[in-house]
Amino acid sequence: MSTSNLHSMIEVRRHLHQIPELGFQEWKTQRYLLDFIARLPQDYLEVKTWRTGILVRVQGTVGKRTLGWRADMDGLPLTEETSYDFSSRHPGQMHACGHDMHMAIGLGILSHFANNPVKDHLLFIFQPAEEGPGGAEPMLATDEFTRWKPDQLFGLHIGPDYPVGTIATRPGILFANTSELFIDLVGTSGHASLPHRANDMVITASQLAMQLQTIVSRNIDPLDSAILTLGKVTIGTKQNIIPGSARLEGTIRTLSIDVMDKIKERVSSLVHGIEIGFQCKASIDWGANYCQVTNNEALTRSFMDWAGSKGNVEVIECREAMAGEDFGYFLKEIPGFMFWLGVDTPYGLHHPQLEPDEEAIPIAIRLMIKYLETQAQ
Ligand SMILES: CC(=O)N[C@@H](CCC[C@H](N)C(=O)O)C(=O)O
Repeated sequence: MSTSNLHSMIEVRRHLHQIPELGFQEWKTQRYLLDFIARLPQDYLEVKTWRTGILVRVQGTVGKRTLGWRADMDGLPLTEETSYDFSSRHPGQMHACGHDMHMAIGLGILSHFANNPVKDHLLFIFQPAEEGPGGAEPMLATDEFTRWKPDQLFGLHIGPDYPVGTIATRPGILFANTSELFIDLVGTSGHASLPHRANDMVITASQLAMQLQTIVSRNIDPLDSAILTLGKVTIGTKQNIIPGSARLEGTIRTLSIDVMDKIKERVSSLVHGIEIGFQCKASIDWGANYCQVTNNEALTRSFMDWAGSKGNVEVIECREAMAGEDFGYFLKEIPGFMFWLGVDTPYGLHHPQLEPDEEAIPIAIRLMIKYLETQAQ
């Protein structure tokens, strides 16, 4: 791929950045990707859509195996605060997790192979709803995916903490198990001056929030990794009304299923205790659950060795991250790996000022073209 073609993928990323859409609503994004794919030489391409996702197969010249590449597509419900002149045109929605970069990189690799097929088939997966409710698991079960199921599968995630020109990964667990957490509390609303006639959910929700924070510190072995974060609490309408309902929303992260089960058991007990102690009704919804991302040991080790010597990038063996990724569902069934792509920005993922260094786009495209060419038999 020529240098100017590689850099044109930065423009593609900028376009995608302006049209972030939430999980399973990525219709404009899908349209843009399909139009881009339609402009490529079609001789070796087969394209299928599934909901807002897309599968593109590049037929191999021999086609004994299929190697896959996955990019996720959705944005986040977040108001952008970057300095970009190509910022989001969708109020309250932003590509703050780098999926715009992931798609541009996927299209760049695909463009090369649409012009230069290799022996193996290649499958490009554009997957919706990674941020929730999760597109990987249902996509895996589709007839379209089953027919083209890859023998090996790879993917990346932008890594704000790593310099451009580096990648970071590890054999084994890379990302955590996750469970969403939604707790609804129902008491009795009332006049601010008559607290004895109401059942105040501000006090109840505050107590519960504090109790939930004792689980990791007091019930989990300090040598295990676990997080329980409450990211949103919704209570009340006005300063002089005692609110009769509250909703707490959060996420649980662990590096083992046993620890996840233990935390859920403790959440259930504490919520039950709150019901009794505060004479309210409470319900728990565990939302979307993602399984951990486990990189195949042998493939990852050999990729790391190869990338360090022939891939023109510096390879860092990193620690596990407590982020979640539904790519884990693919890797449960298909050997492969995911890696962090260094994009060097002070603002982390899900931050409204996230501005990943776009020079990482051509680096990733070049790296993966070379790797897939080396692998394709
Ligand atoms: C890489 C990344 O930031 N992924 C998200 C995935 C969402 C997981 C799920 N919906 C949850 O919040 O539990 C993350 O937040 O880690």
